[in-house]
Amino acid sequence: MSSQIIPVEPFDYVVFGGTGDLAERKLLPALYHRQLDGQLSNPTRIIGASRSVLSHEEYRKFARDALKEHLKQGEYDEAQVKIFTDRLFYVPVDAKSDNGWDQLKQLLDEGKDRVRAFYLAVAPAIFGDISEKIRDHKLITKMTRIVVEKPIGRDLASALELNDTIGKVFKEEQIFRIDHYLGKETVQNLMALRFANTLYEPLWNSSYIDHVQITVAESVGLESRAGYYDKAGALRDMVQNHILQLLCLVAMEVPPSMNAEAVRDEKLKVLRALKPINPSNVERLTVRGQYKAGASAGGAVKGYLEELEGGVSNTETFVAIKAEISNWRWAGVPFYIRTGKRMAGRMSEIVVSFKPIPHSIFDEAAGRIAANQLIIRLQPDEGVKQSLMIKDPGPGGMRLRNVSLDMTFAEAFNARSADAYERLLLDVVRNNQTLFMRRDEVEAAWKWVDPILKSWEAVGQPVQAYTAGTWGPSQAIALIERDGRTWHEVI
Ligand SMILES: NC(=O)C1=CN([C@@H]2O[C@H](COP(=O)(O)OP(=O)(O)OC[C@H]3O[C@@H](n4cnc5c(N)ncnc54)[C@H](OP(=O)(O)O)[C@@H]3O)[C@@H](O)[C@H]2O)C=CC1
Ligand SMILES: O=C1O[C@H](COP(=O)(O)O)[C@@H](O)[C@H](O)[C@H]1O
Repeated sequence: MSSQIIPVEPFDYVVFGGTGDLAERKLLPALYHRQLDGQLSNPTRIIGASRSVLSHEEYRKFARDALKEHLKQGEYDEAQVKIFTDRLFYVPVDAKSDNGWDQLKQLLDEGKDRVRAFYLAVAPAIFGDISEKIRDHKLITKMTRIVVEKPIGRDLASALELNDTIGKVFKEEQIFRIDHYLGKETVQNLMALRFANTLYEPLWNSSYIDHVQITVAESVGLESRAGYYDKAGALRDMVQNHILQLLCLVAMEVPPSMNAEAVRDEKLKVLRALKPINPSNVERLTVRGQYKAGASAGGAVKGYLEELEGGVSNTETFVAIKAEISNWRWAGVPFYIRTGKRMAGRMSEIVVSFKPIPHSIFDEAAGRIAANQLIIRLQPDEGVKQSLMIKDPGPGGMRLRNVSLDMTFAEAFNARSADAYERLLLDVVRNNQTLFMRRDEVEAAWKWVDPILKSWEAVGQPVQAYTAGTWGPSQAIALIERDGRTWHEVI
């Protein structure tokens, strides 16, 4: 066990939707990893809960299969898996009826003094039903928390309604709205870079920064989520939450501390300062795209409409936006954001491009002086790169070269990078809300996104076709090139 890994106090995690895809692929493997690192103390329990009728033993088998399938080679250890599955229990419950709730209460009553977390890994349509059942069956103790998955609404009105529904049962300090991007190692590192170094903060403003790019490119297509995705689209699925959270961490003022309220207050100010996009500027500031058949690393891939099996759809699988923040620090600094499915590769990064030097003392033979860039790579190969101009070594005179100070975490620390859920699941137990979204943040994000959706409708903005396996439609390239800049595109 590494010296920084401190065990958390014993807890009971009830995973509603314990048999679902999220539990299988993410939550169970994440909790297993926390056990491997020695962070789970006895008598911690994980309780799966959903309608399927399973015994504890059958659920343990479900978990073993999930771990076999989703852990990386060498991570599945029979002895550890046995300890882990001994912590697992299962209760069949139905959010829509009283079936199973008394049994759940009986089981939970064995651990009345432990931290109790309810994870809603179910469709948002039943968040309200489950919250009410939890209250009506008296499952709330002093140490109870609830974890809510995205999507939190599909527009401002539905987000307000959902927040009200959960808020009728739980206090804001008990509600953990998860955005798994905030649990990613490099995202947290962004705060370390900005606030634990003297170097960047004095330059972190419109006097020295030319523009910022945020790219979250995925190589996957719809997978098995057509029903959800076709109603959502890239703006709701990725921008309203993950990308705006990244933008907030880049743009926020220095909070007085890492305290959850202090950090979230600063993020909220950024969201409120985003310049509105409306029908008069939406076509200039945004691009919608939809992939057509093309190729990926694995070979030929279908287009979006073919994946929908012949459906007709105007849903965007790609979006690019030129966003601006109306405050002193960022006036005139564009934040170019883009995200899409079936792009040229899986690559997420934030590029902070500094302004060029104001005057060069070197003659033409020295070559072009590139502006400095700070590249924060979220995935794959998490790390940070700072580009700098140096002199080309050797006696050939003053020739300049653009090089990178490159810190790839896997190489620098020789350590496995923890999945975002590992950190966030235990932050709930530790009662630390810093990396979770507060109600007003979610609503402020919708207040900016909603008018974009409405403007698209008002002007009838079409989706531009792009070939699967590329960087998106040509209009997205034009969006940034019109301003004399280019997307950073290194995989
Ligand atoms: N999968 C992912 O990667 C991600 C998912 N999410 C969000 O997480 C949530 C769950 O997603 P996902 O796991 O993919 O969904 P799945 O459809 O795979 O799982 C849904 C789960 O809910 C249970 N369930 C459905 N109806 C009821 C009910 N009436 N009472 C009790 N349990 C019920 C199902 O079990 P049963 O049928 O046995 O009742 C199942 O365990 C969604 O809100 C999704 O948007 C967010 C980010 C990523
Ligand atoms: O929330 C979501 O995120 C995933 C991308 O997450 P990552 O950690 O793999 O980058 C995305 O595929 C999905 O559509 C979206 O709902």
